[in-house]
Formats: sequence, structure tokens, C-alpha cells
Amino acid sequence: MKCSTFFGDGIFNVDSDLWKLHRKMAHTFIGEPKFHRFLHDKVWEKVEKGLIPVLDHASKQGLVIDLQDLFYRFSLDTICTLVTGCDLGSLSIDWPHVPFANALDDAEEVILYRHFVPMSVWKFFRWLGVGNEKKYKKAWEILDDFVYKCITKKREEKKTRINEASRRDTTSTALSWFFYLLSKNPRVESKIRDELSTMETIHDYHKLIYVHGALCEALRLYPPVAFEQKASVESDVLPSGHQVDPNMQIIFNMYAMGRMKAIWGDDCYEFKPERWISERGNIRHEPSYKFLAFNAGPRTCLGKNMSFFQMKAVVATIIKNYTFQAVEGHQVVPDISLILRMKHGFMVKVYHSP
Ligand code: HEM
Repeated sequence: MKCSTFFGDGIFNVDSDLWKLHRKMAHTFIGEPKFHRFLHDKVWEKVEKGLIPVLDHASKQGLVIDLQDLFYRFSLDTICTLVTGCDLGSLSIDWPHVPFANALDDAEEVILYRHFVPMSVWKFFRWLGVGNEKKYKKAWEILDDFVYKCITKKREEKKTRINEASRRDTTSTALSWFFYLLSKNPRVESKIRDELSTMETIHDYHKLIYVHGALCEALRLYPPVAFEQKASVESDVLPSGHQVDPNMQIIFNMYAMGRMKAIWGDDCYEFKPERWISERGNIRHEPSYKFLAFNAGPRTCLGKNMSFFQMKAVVATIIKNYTFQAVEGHQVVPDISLILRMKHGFMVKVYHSP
């Protein structure tokens, strides 16, 4: 069991029969063609009515913006519209303060901290209502308050929806690192521009092979879920020969695995979308136990295709219409949290493409 009550009894936080039930329901829902059409419409609507006006405004005014914040807002509005029917409107030129997003960040940070301190210690702090536990409680209140405003339904449903809303972090984090890597690799950016120029309409995103490879490469180097924790139900032996005892907690680090020469070869530190393209020009499939960004096995991510669609819509729109210049001297470093965010964001100046 994971040490978070914040995710309630949602799919991420339960095991066994309850998980099976959640998984079946989520699978049916996500696989439904009606949902696909709805998703498609809502994502393009957010691109047209949110992303483009904000970037146009920033480029006209010569503003410096935090791309990570921009993508957070994009994903947050989209996912909230999808799961609650309520558009937060956080992606707008007024750049409104979004207490919900900050509360989610705080809660995720504290959940990570709980993985590294003994349960008795964090429970004691929770009882005292001090330190990180105080921050966590406050965050939860803000999240509860937000969901109440959106939906006035029964309490169990709220937790599931917070669960879903927290997914906005993964897609937006992937996009932030993707654009950061592009800023360091103009060769890749220019190849993406070439690929985009062959598209008849921007809605042909599914034909984007090179963009797909570049997104996989960003996910390999900066997996938004950078580590996983699993516990064994029974004793077992790992393929490496290591003995596993019942209830033993095993943490594996996807960030490190994405940068191992033994797994990805000597050029593992390079940002090389070509790695993902076969000689025939198709996407090269890598087994999920090697490319773990979306997890592997029965608990593999259910939103993989959905997130690729969202990311491609954003990448195609931005690269076709804008260029970014990273602010000199601004430090881009990973933060320590449940999701591999950038600690100080990614500050850029926006220009309209000539
Ligand atoms: C780039 C974006 C994304 C990445 C890298 C990602 C990654 C992951 C990972 C690593 C897990 C396993 C987590 C764990 O077991 O603790 C997971 C699970 C899951 N993801 Fe994603 N995810 C992304 C986007 C999404 C989106 C947009 C959705 C849809 C709302 C989604 C839905 C889910 C669900 C429902 C699970 C739980 C599966 C289960 O436990 O059976 N994901 N994801």
C-alpha cells in the first residue's frame, strides 16, 4: 500500500480486486470512441483558445514566460474539462493565480518525503500537525475546496477526480523537458520543422514519426515518473539472483535507467530521436521493460496514447508558429518530488516564426 491518503481509493493507490475493477472501468472509458472524439475536440479547443492567444500575446509584448507553467496550465485546463466538465481557464493572458496547481505540487512533494522517512515519524508529525504534514493538510483542503466548486457530488468521486487531475503533471512535465532539450539541440528542432512542413494540415499529427521519436527521447532522459516503488507479496528471486522477502520495498529509478550505457549504448546521454526510428522509417518499438516511462506489465499507463496525442498537438502548433529563446543564465534543474518537474521552471522569450 502506498503512503498517501490524498489519492484516496483511486486506481493509482489500490491493489488486488479494487484495482482490477478500477482498471476495467478506466480501460472501457478510455477506449470508447466517443471519449476519443471528446478528447480530440477539447485538446484542439484549448490549443486554439488558450495556447495560441497566450503565445501571441507574449510574443507581441516581448514577455519572458515560464514554459513549464504554460504547459501545466494547458494540461490542467484540459484534464479538468475532461473529467469534471469544468474549464479552470488557468491558461489565459491574465495568468490567474491557480491555488489548485500549487496545492497539487505541495501534496506531491510531501508524498515523496513520506517514502523516505519511517511511517511512524511522518504519522507523528501528522498527529502534531507540523512541518511537511501541515503543508500536506493545507494542500488537501485547497484541493477539496476546488473540487467542491467544480462538482457538488458525493465525496468518493472527488478523490478519483483529484487522481485524474494529478495526471496533468506528467504530460506537462514531459513537454517542458522536451522543449528544454530542443533548446540545446537546434539540429533536432530543424529536423522537426522539416517534418512539420510536409504535413498538409496540423491535424495530421499521427503521421509525425520524427516528433514521436523526439518525444520518446525526452521521456527516456527525463521520465516524468522518475522512480517506482513496488512491494513483493511473497518471497521471490529477481532475474539478477537477488533474494526478495515478503513485503520488501523495491525502488527502481527510471531516470538512471534511461542513462545507462548497458541499456541504451554509449551514446545514452545524447538526445537522438533517430534512436527510435527503424531503417524503414517507422517507429522502432522498444520493450516496456527497457523503456519504462509508462511503466510495464499489468499496471502500465492507460493514458499513453492520450498523452502522445496531446503532446503532438502542442509541439506541432508551437514549432510551426513560434520560436523560443531560453533566458541566459536561468538554471534548469530537476526538482525533488513525485514528478520530475523543473525546480525553477524554464524561462523563455517567445517570438512569432517569420
Ligand atoms: C507523458 C505522460 C505520462 C506518463 C509519463 C505516464 C506514466 C505513468 C506511469 C509511470 C504509471 C505507473 C504509475 C505507478 O504504478 O505508480 C502510470 C499509470 C497510469 N497512468 Fe499514466 N502517464 C502519463 C499520462 C497519463 C494520462 C494523460 C493519463 C490519463 C488520464 C494517464 C493515466 C494513467 C492511469 C489510469 C494509470 C494507472 C494504471 C494502473 O495502475 O493500472 N497517464 N502512468
